[in-house]
Amino acid sequence: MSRAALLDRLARRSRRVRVLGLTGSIGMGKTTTAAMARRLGCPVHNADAVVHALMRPGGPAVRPILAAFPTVADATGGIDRKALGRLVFGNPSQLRRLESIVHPLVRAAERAFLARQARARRPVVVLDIPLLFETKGETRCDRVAVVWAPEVLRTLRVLARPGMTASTLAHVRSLQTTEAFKRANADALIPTGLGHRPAWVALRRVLQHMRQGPACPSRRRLTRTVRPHA
Ligand SMILES: CC(C)(COP(=O)(O)OP(=O)(O)OC[C@H]1O[C@@H](n2cnc3c(N)ncnc32)[C@H](O)[C@@H]1O)[C@@H](O)C(=O)NCCC(=O)NCCS
Ligand SMILES: Nc1ncnc2c1ncn2[C@@H]1O[C@H](COP(=O)(O)OP(=O)(O)OP(=O)(O)O)[C@@H](O)[C@H]1O
Repeated sequence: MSRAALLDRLARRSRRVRVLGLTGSIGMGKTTTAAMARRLGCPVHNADAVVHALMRPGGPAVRPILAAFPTVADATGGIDRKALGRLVFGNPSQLRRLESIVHPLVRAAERAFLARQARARRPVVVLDIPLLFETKGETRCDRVAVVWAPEVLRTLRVLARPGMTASTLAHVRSLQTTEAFKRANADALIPTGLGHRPAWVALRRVLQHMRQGPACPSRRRLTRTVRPHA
């Protein structure tokens, strides 16, 4: 285990904040499920929202991104995300370059969030991270919930978005871990293809078990990949 991972785990253990990682591929229902977690009283840290804020005018990522990608300034002094996407999606080395700027800032925001929630003595919080497995973020979580819907439904959802094409979707999918990997490494699956109620029930169940603590009787049923509990 790396030093940073060890520090994360020790910090969580001492503060007793339990962390549910929420992830899933594009269009599977992370945002909708994260909104449910908030309604269930659970603070949510949204990594995507942090990335957006970092790139707004005056945001801490603007200057380093413009130094690396000088053509992606927008008219207001922020970052033109679509232009940046055109440069990095399809160009692995440029994408790595962007990630090396953005991901450390996202991690710093996440640490600040966890520290705030620990001070507020929150029992359970959610980290909504689209690329949780891709960035090995599961090591910072006590449990991981994966949102999932049948492929055909997900494709229909995503292709209904303005500007989205089948080839863009195929490319984004090729950058992300497979559904099989995500599902095999999930502690819980949140179905989003059956309407809101089943997703709500599954999420509430996970959060209830986490609030009950490490000795909760259903832990084995919940957990397919056994992880140490903080
Ligand atoms: C390149 C950017 C500006 C394009 O923004 P845009 O609004 O056009 O697209 P959006 O962010 O909605 O991404 C589209 C899809 O690509 C996926 N995606 C985004 N970044 C990555 C990545 N580094 N690796 C794999 N998939 C990615 C998203 O999860 C989403 O499903 C943006 O995706 C970005 O800043 N990416 C790098 C930061 C990052 O890794 N973010 C992921 C969450 S922390
Ligand atoms: N439980 C659910 N029941 C019915 N529809 C759902 C459910 N969850 C999500 N959806 C629908 O699926 C679509 C995609 O959901 P959402 O935006 O939450 O996905 P996402 O994983 O956050 O997408 P992205 O990866 O692009 O950010 C939306 O139209 C949403 O209304």
